[in-house]
Amino acid sequence: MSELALSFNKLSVGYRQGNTSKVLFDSIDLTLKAGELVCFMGPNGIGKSTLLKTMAGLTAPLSSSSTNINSKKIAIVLTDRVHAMHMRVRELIGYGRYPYLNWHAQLTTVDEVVIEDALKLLHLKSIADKDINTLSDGQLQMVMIARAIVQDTPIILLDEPTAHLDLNNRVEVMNTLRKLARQSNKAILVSTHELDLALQTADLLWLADDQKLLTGIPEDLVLDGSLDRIFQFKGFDLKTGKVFHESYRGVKINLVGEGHEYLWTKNALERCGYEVGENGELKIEISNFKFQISNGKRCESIQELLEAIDKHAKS
Ligand SMILES: Nc1ncnc2c1ncn2[C@@H]1O[C@H](COP(=O)(O)OP(=O)(O)OP(=O)(O)O)[C@@H](O)[C@H]1O
Repeated sequence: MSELALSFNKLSVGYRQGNTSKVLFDSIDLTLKAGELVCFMGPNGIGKSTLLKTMAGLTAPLSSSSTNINSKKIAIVLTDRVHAMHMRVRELIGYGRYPYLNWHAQLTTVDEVVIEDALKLLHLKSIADKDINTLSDGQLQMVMIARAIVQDTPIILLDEPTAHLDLNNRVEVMNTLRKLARQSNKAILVSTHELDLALQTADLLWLADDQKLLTGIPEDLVLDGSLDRIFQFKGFDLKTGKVFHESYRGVKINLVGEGHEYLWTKNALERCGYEVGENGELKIEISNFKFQISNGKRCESIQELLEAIDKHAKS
């Protein structure tokens, strides 16, 4: 059983506006456990950032009956862009060591090693001496994550850390956070809109659901319909993880093959409006990336295959 890193009881989150309150989460109980990566999902404007800030002690809760919060144990990475004059990447990351500095406020060898490790972990060594004002949004995002890592707190909260990153870096960041949670026994909470990444990396999902919080492991929340209900997916089939395609061509294709070739050919056919299934009027046999159509035509690529079927469908 993982140890509890953070807990709140009957926590209400939102903003006070004069005599009234805008309630985003109403009397929720929540816990974060050491060693777990939790992805926090919910539609825009539901209150994810506000809950993260409340957990970190940056925003006051509307009310809370109990908590074991200690903001010194929490590192938080927000989405706001940092502006600072003439600061290098290594220096900005070094600020994460601030709580550990000696009374001269100088970095020790231990601090330097921790900073070096974070630079390596997030592949930032090549830009370590760059001015942070010259970084791309994605690079800065990675630097801010590194700064949170060097704080070496048992809890890390990150607000949309993959927002500006390319596909490789998105996967890299989520995998790194997952490893960090496991290997360093940290509790890591990530708010994200990236369903595919969350489904594949999170130990637990938190779903914002009408001022409440629904939690569960990703697979259960897919199969019990919670994700569909909350996000009201249009044009996306969560159970297969694919975009819905309308088979508008009125042609059914019997596709025979296996492995990646089969999957990507099926993808192309469905994307282009063909139905793929048994008893199709046209048969396509795939072998070694060659495509034999039952009308006698042989194709060398999927593009060529699509053109040939298009011609057939129109004839
Ligand atoms: N300082 C504030 N005072 C009053 N209302 C605010 C304040 N900051 C944010 N809000 C409102 O609170 C709601 C929740 O905002 P929040 O940024 O927490 O949502 P979110 O789920 O993180 O959204 P997104 O996914 O778009 O980032 C929004 O309606 C927002 O306009």
